[in-house]
Amino acid sequence: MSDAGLHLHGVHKRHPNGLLALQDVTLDVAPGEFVALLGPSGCGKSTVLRLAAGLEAASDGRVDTPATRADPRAQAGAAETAFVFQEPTLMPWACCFDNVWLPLRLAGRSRAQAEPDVMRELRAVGLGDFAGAYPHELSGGMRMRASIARALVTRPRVLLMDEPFAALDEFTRQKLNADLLAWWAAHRLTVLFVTHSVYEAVFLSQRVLVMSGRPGRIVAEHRVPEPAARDAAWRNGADYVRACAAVSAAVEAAHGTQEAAP
Ligand SMILES: Nc1ncnc2c1ncn2[C@@H]1O[C@H](COP(=O)(O)OP(=O)(O)OP(=O)(O)O)[C@@H](O)[C@H]1O
Repeated sequence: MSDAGLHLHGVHKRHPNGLLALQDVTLDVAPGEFVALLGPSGCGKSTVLRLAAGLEAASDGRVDTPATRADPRAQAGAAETAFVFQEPTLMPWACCFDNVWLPLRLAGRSRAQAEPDVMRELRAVGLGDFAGAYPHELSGGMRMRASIARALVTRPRVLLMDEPFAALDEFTRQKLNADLLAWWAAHRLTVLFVTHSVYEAVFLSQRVLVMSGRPGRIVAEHRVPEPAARDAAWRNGADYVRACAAVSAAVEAAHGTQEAAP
């Protein structure tokens, strides 16, 4: 099986209007690694995800990911790479089941053929009893869960997440953070997670990459000490506090600003 890692080397991205979004970005995410990408609005974080997903091409440099490679599994119809956006982007006219079925339907699987996989994923995100519910009948956190189920239903090896929990309240966000870590551990996914939050980045990831303002560059990297478990005890422990302080200092050095305390 090919490498499920993400590799960008010397990547520049200039938009057709002349705007230089990324300058000389080099990053590697190892297969199964969880990396957070942190930076101010407009620095090019989403652009990095779009390049990794093969949705856009680099102007210069090399992008080597499962989505940009001719991969035997991709050719066989399995989606290697899943993308989760800040907005759940569900079809409002379709129930939860049909929303999660969509990627399998596009791959040619009937409702009956897809049912075991769709229900497995709905149950995994805690929506087993809501298969027939429509998006307007769900809370914001439940809509995000449905969106994550849709991303995971093809059993991708790479998960690209663009501030997926930014619009949620703090309680829902913490619950989904914990669930995401459980899904990551269960599926050994390679995750690149974009966030504005130092605290979320440190809680979730093994490594935090800090980007400069536009044109975006990677200006700092912080390896997070591996806790026994990423739980409430970790969130309140000295290692977590120290790691947040170190990453905040890197952000401040890069941008001259510091995030407010959680
Ligand atoms: N198609 C495009 N044409 C021109 N400029 C673009 C295009 N897409 C993005 N940009 C610009 O490129 C820069 C990087 O955009 P990007 O969306 O990657 O930033 P971001 O760090 O994800 O921002 P945010 O945190 O606000 O979502 C921004 O200045 C944006 O305005």
